[in-house]
Amino acid sequence: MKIFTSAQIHELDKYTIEHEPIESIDLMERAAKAITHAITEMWHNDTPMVVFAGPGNNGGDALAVARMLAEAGYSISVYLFNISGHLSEDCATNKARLTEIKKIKEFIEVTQEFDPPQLTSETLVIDGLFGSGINKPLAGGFSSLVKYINASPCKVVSIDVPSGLMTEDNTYNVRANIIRADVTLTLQQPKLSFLFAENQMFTGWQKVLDIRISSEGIEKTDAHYNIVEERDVRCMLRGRNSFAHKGMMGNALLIAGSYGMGGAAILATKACLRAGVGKVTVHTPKSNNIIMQISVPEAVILPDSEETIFSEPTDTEDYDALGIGPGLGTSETTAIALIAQLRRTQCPIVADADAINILANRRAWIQQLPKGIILTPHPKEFDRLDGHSTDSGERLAKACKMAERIGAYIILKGRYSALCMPDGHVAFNPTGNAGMATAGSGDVLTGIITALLARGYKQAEACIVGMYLHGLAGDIAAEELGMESLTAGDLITYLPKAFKRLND
Ligand SMILES: NC(=O)C1=CN([C@@H]2O[C@H](COP(=O)(O)OP(=O)(O)OC[C@H]3O[C@@H](n4cnc5c(N)ncnc54)[C@H](O)[C@@H]3O)[C@@H](O)[C@H]2O)[C@H](O)CC1
Ligand SMILES: [K+]
Repeated sequence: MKIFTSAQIHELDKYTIEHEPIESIDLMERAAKAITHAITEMWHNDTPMVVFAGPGNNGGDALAVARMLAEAGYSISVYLFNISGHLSEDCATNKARLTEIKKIKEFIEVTQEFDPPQLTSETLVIDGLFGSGINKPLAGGFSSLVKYINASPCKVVSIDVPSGLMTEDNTYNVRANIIRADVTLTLQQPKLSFLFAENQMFTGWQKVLDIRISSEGIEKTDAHYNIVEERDVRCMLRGRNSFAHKGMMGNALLIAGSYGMGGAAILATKACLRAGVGKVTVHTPKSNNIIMQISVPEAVILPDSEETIFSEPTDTEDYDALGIGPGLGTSETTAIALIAQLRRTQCPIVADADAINILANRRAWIQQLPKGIILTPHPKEFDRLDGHSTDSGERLAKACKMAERIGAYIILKGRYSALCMPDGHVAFNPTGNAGMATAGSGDVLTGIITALLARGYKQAEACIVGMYLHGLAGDIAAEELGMESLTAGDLITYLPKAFKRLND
């Protein structure tokens, strides 16, 4: 699913109005119907409702919703904020339509002084102050109103966007002046900022309402941001030839584990095997040899000459992909071996965990990374790599720049892991759940992506399919086991079911 910017959404509105064709006011009516329907499904008509409408089209939506709810028998009080004395055309039309009906409990147009209504725990506030047209943080009277609503015990449903939240970049926003909604009913597509962890407290539960924006317009418009859909992944999946032998299914090399971190190597190796690779070899310190042989008998072990750390690069000529980093440690010797390994490796690489931490300590090496390398940092690892970011939006922008600059594929791991590609595009992964916030989850992802690379998936495909499968395995595991007790090992156990669900 494409995620458009506010400017693109505005253009797509115009395209729809011109080509469907449909009048702008009727498109608003269509949106309002969808919003009203969603509200009536969630709240019974004995719920007192207070609608706060702004001067733009978000306010226009709110006024139309107020009319529809009043007609459906709800008790509705409406406050329209018209401080500057100017309403958008469709907002003004909806004001006129609303004031024509008698069923509204009260309608107050605020032009100067505002006496706020009492908001009890029974009240539902419908927030239609500002939507995708906001261009600066809320201030003055609007910020007081937002604080008043946030401090009250009422429930809040936001139309399209919690008022005050920017649809893309909130780095310089004032967080105290953003509505904290319980539910956000957003039009056509989630907004970029909804995918960032720190904004969940503003959006609450999110529901996307289809308002039938021109599909032709959507197709024609290039989006930098996409949410991966199951059908995309199904198209990318490669089957297994009935004459396949292990030599055809990819030969993967994992360099992982240091003394005391053998578990990371085991998890990555098992995940690699479960992701369908033909053969996997694990280069690991001597101390892990027996542990590995016993835990993963299917793998070939290539012991390092050192007892406890990775100290010497391996020839990669025979391998189709390299996964490096899980539990590797960050000693000086390992760091030198890592960079030597990365320089001499010809096959596709995924570098994770300590491989990233080593690069973070030696940032000059980042420029020398082989083109096409996949890096899979979680937010803290990325901050170590590229400096502290104030929020997820800033971090994403930096990751995109780095991906373009060094020609890498960077997966910023999180609820919606974001794959930043060298061409500037970003793919967000929708699968996964909070149960996966557990040690070893990342090692499993590295193993899966390494397997897919070895099997011949191109970098972007390996990342997209890998992220999706990893999250789906977590979702199926959570369906059966619940989230609380989920471990990284469960992700490996449920990987076959994830594959099966996608292949069925
Ligand atoms: N395709 C769709 O998604 C549709 C969305 N609809 C709704 O339209 C709004 C966007 O409407 P727009 O008029 O462009 O913007 P807003 O209502 O969000 O606000 C614009 C209004 O506010 C002023 N303004 C901006 N920032 C501030 C600020 N910090 N303080 C005070 N005032 C501010 C600005 O100057 C304008 O006057 C979208 O969210 C949906 O709700 C359509 O109804 C259907 C299609
Ligand atoms: K809003």
